[in-house]
Amino acid sequence: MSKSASGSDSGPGQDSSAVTLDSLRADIDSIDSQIHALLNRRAQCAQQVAEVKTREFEAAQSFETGSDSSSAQQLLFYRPEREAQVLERVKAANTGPLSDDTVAFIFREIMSACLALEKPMEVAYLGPEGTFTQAAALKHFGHAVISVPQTTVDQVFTQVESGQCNYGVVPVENSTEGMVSHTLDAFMNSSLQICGEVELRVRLHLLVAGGDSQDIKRICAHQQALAQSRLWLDANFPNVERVAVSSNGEAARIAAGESGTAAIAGDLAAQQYNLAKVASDIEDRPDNTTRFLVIGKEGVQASGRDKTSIVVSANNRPGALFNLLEPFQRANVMLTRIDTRPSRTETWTYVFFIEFEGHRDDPEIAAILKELADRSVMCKILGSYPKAAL
Ligand SMILES: O=C(O)C(=O)C[C@]1(C(=O)O)C=C[C@@H](O)C=C1
Repeated sequence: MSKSASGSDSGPGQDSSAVTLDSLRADIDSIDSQIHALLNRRAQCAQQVAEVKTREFEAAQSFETGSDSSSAQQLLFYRPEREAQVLERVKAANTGPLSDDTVAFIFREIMSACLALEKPMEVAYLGPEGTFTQAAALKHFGHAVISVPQTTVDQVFTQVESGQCNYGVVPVENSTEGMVSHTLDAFMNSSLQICGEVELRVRLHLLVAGGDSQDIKRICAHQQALAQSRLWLDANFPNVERVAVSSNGEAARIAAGESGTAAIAGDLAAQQYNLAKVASDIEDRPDNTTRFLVIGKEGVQASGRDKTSIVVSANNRPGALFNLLEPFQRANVMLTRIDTRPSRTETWTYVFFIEFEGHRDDPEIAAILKELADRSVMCKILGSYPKAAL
């Protein structure tokens, strides 16, 4: 058997009755030194990557003399397609005992720290602090990002459009409650692109600042959280007043300042406002998941495991929807969602939000998109982006 990292014979994989706590800790110290040195080597590589990107960007700019600067390309440090590939690669290469998800989370944070050395990213999210949208932003970008709360979905869009923030994160769909229609509507009037998606298992808890469950006189939560835990509330607090507020984070903030008021919110809000859990995981459906979209100004290159979202409207004729979907069926492209919204331009006309597997630059997807443009009244590509890797 080979020697352990410290050079002693008492490393991982040895007969545990023969090793001592001291020798194992010596191994861990030695391994930590190696990890530490490698992390800093990786960080130096990322700094060099930033220099190369800047050099290449400046060379391209000087080549395009006379181009309109407002339409010019941005210098992009954040590369979602590369991050998705790194996360997929470490998961595929993982041999344990750490789980695939655990190694992916660790590498998520490593890349987050490396990206912050290249350029600190500011990410707008639907606040206040402690919302699931903030949790989604941190899950996607890691904790080295600067997360900036906004009061509405529209404000998240505006912050990114104006360049105040580099990216934004907005909720788009919940497995229990369906689409977040406001977010879909915001896309209709925006030139922003979808750069990524985040899925978050939403665990809801009943939280209080102090006291016990007997003292609870009212329960505050976002209306979606109230709906997602309705059966549990009916069974456990049937006579307690339920108050819908603007977000779970806001509910937690109120509960932190009022005795007798409880909040329904997640772990991040509980930590942020120092609340105690009266009951954990009170959501009625154990698979309660919310999907969020990452929005930015620039498109994302293909990662090899991508999705595309479009919004399309057809003539109000029999077979119009079939006509739009037929090219997907012919090319055997998997649809992952289809949703209908009123068009808002004419009564009883509709637009369809369609999501499917593949990237707009893939030849077969490009051919479908061209066909859709010919068959529809309007076809807007909201973005091609890597499938959620975490
Ligand atoms: O490969 C790059 O383009 C990098 O900037 C390096 C790196 C990384 O740490 O791996 C960091 C940020 C990018 O979003 C993608 C990857």
